[in-house]
Amino acid sequence: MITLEQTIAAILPCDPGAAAEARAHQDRLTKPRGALGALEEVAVRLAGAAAVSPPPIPAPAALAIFAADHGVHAQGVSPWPQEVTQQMVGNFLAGGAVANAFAAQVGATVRVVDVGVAADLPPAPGLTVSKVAYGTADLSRGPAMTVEQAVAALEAGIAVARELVEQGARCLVTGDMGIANTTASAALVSAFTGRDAAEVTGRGTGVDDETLARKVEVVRRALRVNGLDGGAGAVPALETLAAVGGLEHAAIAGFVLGGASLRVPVILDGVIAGSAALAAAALAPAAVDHCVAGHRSAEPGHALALAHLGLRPLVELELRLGEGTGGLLAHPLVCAAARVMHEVATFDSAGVSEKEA
Ligand SMILES: Cc1cc2ncn([C@H]3O[C@H](COP(=O)(O)O)[C@@H](O)[C@H]3O)c2cc1C
Ligand SMILES: O=C(O)c1cccnc1
Repeated sequence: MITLEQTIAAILPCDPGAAAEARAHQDRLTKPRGALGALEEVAVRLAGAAAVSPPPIPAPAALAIFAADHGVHAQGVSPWPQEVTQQMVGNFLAGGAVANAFAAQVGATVRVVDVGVAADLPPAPGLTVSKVAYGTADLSRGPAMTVEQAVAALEAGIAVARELVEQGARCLVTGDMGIANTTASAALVSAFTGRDAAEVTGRGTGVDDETLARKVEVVRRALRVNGLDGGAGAVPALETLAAVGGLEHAAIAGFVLGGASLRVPVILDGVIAGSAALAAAALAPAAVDHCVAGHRSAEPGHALALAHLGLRPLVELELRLGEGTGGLLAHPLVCAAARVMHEVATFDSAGVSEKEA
């Protein structure tokens, strides 16, 4: 097995030469300079990350949905019963969730990974069981995980990334399922960015005002109880992740690191992925060079996480579902950005006149 430490050591930052070559090539293509807007930056980013221009077309894509439960559910932060996590795992495996429909639309495979569901799941094709615990402890009363559990979940995510790439995936898409995980996400965003609980906490599955107020207090208490209210970066990344993250957050962070170590682009989904990516970036800053922000979800903490990471979301549809849905929708855009670099003619090759002044 490849360890967390080995994975981090293998992550290389963007290759500036390949990025510069990609940028210069963009400017020779038969279109006005900058006409493809944010997609031009995606192409340059892919080239830098892959250390080659033009960059490989990042297809096919593989979605991994990391599922886990949360002790903080006991604080009444989600209107949904905890069993929905395991029931939705069944739904993903039966092909009945939104993530399945979107994956089919973009030609992505779907892998479901149990890293911490609070029940034993029957074996099924498409399900990987890497259970670290039957859910986390309540993050508002102490650490959600031990550091050992966080490392085990990170390494489960790394292993899934490596396996999917070995099976032919050339793009990884993050997915999550875990009732109450927007609370853990908000706590991670607050801890890693130093933003106040009220700024980063959102309505998740759609909680009412009273529950939202309770959720903000739970996040604030979680930071205080775990000694994370001393400003961003005061506590090491692994301890921070263990204290207020979920098992799926740790696994997604590992999945990001695993993809980055193999120079395979990772499309991030919503706030769960964004908060997990903050942990990955704190462990290995160069990992961000291999990430694309698929979309911006309606959760307020998501935009703040992406700003902290310096990532621009491709799709903004006010999605607030998770599962990997927003990441999947961005996959054709990321492929289109790369395809332009292979297939579009240059002014020279097509005999098109260039701008006069
Ligand atoms: C039926 C259903 C399907 C979902 N698919 C993703 N989520 C999303 O909602 C949950 C987080 O929201 P909160 O923190 O408010 O509990 C996560 O499971 C996330 O994946 C779902 C939620 C439900 C209810
Ligand atoms: O941002 C997300 O991905 C999200 C938002 C609400 C609920 N579940 C996920």
